[in-house]
Amino acid sequence: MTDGQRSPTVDGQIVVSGLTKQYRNLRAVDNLSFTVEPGRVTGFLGPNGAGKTTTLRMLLNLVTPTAGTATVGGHRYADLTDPLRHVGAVLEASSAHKGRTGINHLRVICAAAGLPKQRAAEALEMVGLAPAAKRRFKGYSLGMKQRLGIAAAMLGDPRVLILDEPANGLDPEGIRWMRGFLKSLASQGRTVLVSSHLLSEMQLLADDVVIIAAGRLVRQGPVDRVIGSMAQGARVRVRTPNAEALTTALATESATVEADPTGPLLISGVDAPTVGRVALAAGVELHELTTERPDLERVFLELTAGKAGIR
Ligand SMILES: Nc1ncnc2c1ncn2[C@@H]1O[C@H](COP(=O)(O)OP(=O)(O)OP(=O)(O)O)[C@@H](O)[C@H]1O
Repeated sequence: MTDGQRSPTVDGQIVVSGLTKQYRNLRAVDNLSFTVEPGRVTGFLGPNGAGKTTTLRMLLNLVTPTAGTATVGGHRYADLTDPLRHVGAVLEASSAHKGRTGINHLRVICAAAGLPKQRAAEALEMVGLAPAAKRRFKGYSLGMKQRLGIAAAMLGDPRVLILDEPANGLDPEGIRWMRGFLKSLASQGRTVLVSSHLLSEMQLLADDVVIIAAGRLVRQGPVDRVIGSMAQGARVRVRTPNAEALTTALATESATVEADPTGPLLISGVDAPTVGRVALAAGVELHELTTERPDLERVFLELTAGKAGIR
């Protein structure tokens, strides 16, 4: 852009700006702004009811925003002339005519969207469903239906892929496959935006995260930076039959001791060697002494605490 008025648009970049959706009594999405970059997997996270699906549906022009905009490569989805060639979406486990085979399901979509028929077989191959191409949809497992949904999204060879809870119903092997598949799409320069509740999986999969709660942005950025931004760093996890004596002994080290309801003590402000030394000096028996680094799950729970998703 040379007019100096509009910011430049990056091909495949998703820009959500001031996006708002008001239902009768509920602001499902509230002045939400974030960007999603090409060449990266971005995890879209939030508690139940945070507004993730509503946001994705507004991006795909399935829900009309009350205010704000959502664009892909600078264009609203509704303005894309050939949307399937730009944006692939998997919003829920694929539904298809029960008696139709996987390959025929995809051929029907190709025909409707003006895409070459051979894309159906290519997309099935891409998601590892080629052996089940001629089986009827009603015999597909949930994992196979998820893969078929992804195959459908890939028919137009889109630059941008948007997935809502794609790992739902997948077994561990399926989840691992999905991780490799989405990472390889991002490494080809595509934009991958994926919502999920599986935080440990997101830590393995995502380069960036966008965390929302009660319709609002809580944090966005590279996963490492979001985790590193937490005030509280590593904690020491201790199991001991003498919790009281250890807590008293640690008070002189200005450590903070919390009792985890599941049993161990969680100690912050000191490192594990210090806890070991203090315990030894106080004659306290230890059954476990571990350094616990912050992970995405802990950061997510701290950032969204008190912002209950169910509204
Ligand atoms: N059509 C609708 N009419 C009224 N309220 C709605 C409608 N669609 C969604 N909501 C409400 O908007 C809020 C956000 O829902 P949304 O499905 O976007 O959340 P989510 O983050 O995807 O949740 P989950 O993780 O549980 O799928 C919820 O409280 C939901 O009940």
